[in-house]
Amino acid sequence: MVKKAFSAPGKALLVGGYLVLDPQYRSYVVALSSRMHAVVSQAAPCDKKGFKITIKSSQFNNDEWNYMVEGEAPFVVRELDGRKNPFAEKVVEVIMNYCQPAPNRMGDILVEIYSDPGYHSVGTSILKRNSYKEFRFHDETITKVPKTGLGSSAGLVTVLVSALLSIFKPNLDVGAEEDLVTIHNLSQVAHCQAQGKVGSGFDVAAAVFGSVMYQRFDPELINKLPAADSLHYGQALRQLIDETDWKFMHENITLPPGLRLIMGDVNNGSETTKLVAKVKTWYQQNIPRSLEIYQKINQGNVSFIEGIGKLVSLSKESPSEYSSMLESLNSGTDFESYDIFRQIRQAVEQIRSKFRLITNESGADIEPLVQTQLLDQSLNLKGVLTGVVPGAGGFDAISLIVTEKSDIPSQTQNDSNFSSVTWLNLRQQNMGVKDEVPEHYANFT
Ligand SMILES: Nc1ncnc2c1ncn2[C@@H]1O[C@H](COP(=O)(O)OP(=O)(O)O)[C@@H](O)[C@H]1O
Ligand SMILES: C[C@@](O)(CCOP(=O)(O)OP(=O)(O)O)CC(=O)O
Repeated sequence: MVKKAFSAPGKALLVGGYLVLDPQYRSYVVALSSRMHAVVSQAAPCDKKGFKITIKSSQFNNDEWNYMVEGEAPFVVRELDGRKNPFAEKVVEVIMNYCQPAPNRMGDILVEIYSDPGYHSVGTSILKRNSYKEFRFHDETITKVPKTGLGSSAGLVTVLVSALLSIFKPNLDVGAEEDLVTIHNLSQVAHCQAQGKVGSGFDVAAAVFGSVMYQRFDPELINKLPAADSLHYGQALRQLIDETDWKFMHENITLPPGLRLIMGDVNNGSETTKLVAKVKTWYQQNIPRSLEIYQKINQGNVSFIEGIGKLVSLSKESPSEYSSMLESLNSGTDFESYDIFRQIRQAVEQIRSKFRLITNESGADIEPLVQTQLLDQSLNLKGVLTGVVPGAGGFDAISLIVTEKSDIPSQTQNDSNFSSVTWLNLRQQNMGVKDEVPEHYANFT
C-alpha cells in the first residue's frame, strides 16, 4: 500500500492586518515551526459503487469523519454519522469535483491528521512521542480544545488538499511552483467555502508557500463559482484552479540572520470576525479620513518590509558591520543610533499608533491598553528589535522580533508585567508545504 505524508506551517501576520483584505495592500507573513501533518493511504479497489474517505484525528479524542463518495459529478459528499468538520468536508468536496474520479474503481482512502503542540493550549493533554515527532493528545474533541491562533484550519486544509491530491495525481511535487499554485488555489476555495466567507487568505498562502510577502487575490474569483451541486461546478472549478491567473503576490521572504521571532500567548479571547466587522463599519463611516489612516498604516507596513529587507542585504554585504549592530541590539546599548533599526521601530510605531486610534474609535480591540503596555515593556528588554500584536490584534498574543542570542523568557520570568505571558516554544520556519516520511507517524507512546 502506498503511503504519503505532508506537513504545512502555521503563521503570524506581522504587518498588514486588516489592510491585507484589500488587494492593493501588501502584508508580511512569517511561517512558523508549528506544523499540521497528514498521512494518506489508499486500500486496493474493491467492487463497490462508491468509496469512503476517512479522516482521523487521534489527538482529539479519536475524532473521525467518514465521507462517502458515490455516483458521478457534481459530487456532493456526506458524512456517514452526521459529524461536522466543515474544513475536512469542503476539502473532500472540492478535490472530488476537481479530480472527478470514477467512484466504483476507487479503494477507500484514509488520512490521519496530526498537529504540532503549538496550535492548541496544553490543558490536560498528554505528550506522546516516537524518535521523530511529538504530539499532544487531548481528551476532548477538536472543537472543545482552545486554540492559540496559529491558523489550524488553514494548515489542515492545506495538508488535506496535498494528501488527497497526491492520490489522484501520483507525481504531485510540492517542490514545484506549479503544483504549489494548484494546492494553493484548491485550498483557498475549500477554506473560504468552509468559513462561509472570503477572507484575505494570507494564512492559507503561508501554509502553502511558507514565509511570504502577500497581496491577496480578487475575492470575486471564489464568489462567482457556481454552487457545488450545480452541473457546471466541476468545469468552473477546474477553470478557476488550472486556467485562471489569480494575480496574487506570494514572494518568499525571510527574517534577517541572527534575528528570530518569538510569540507570547497572552489569553484566549478575540474573535477575528467581530473585530473585522467593527473595523469595516468604522472604515465606511469615516471615509475619507479612514482611507488616509489606512495609507499611513500602509506607509508603516512598507517601511517595515523595506527595513527588514535592508537588514537582510546588509548581513550579506557587510557581515562585520551587521554583526556589531546585532551585538549592540543584544546588549541594549546604543542600538538606536543605527538608521535601519530606527526605521523599523518607527515604522512599527506608526502602524501601532494608527491601530490604537482605530481601537478607540471603532471599539474593536486591535491594540488594547494591556497589549500596548506589554509591547512597550517588551521594547525595553535586551535584544528586542520590535513587537506587534499579530494578525487581527486583540488579547490573544504578542510577536517580538529579537536577536537569536537573547533570552526573553529568563529576562521576564520574575517580572510581574509579564505574568500573563506564556512564551510559545516555536520559531519562524520559512518552508511551506513539504513532503514528510509516512513511517515517522507511528508508535507514539
Ligand atoms: N488537528 C485537527 N484535526 C481535525 N480538524 C482540525 C484540526 N485542527 C483544526 N481543525 C478544523 O479547523 C477548525 C478550527 O478552525 P478555526 O476556528 O478557523 O481556527 P483557526 O483560527 O485555528 O484556523 C476546527 O473546528 C476543525 O474543524
Ligand atoms: C484582520 C485580518 O486581516 C487578519 C486576521 O489575522 P489572524 O492571524 O488574527 O487570523 P485568524 O487566525 O483567522 O484569527 C483578517 C484577514 O486577513 O482575513
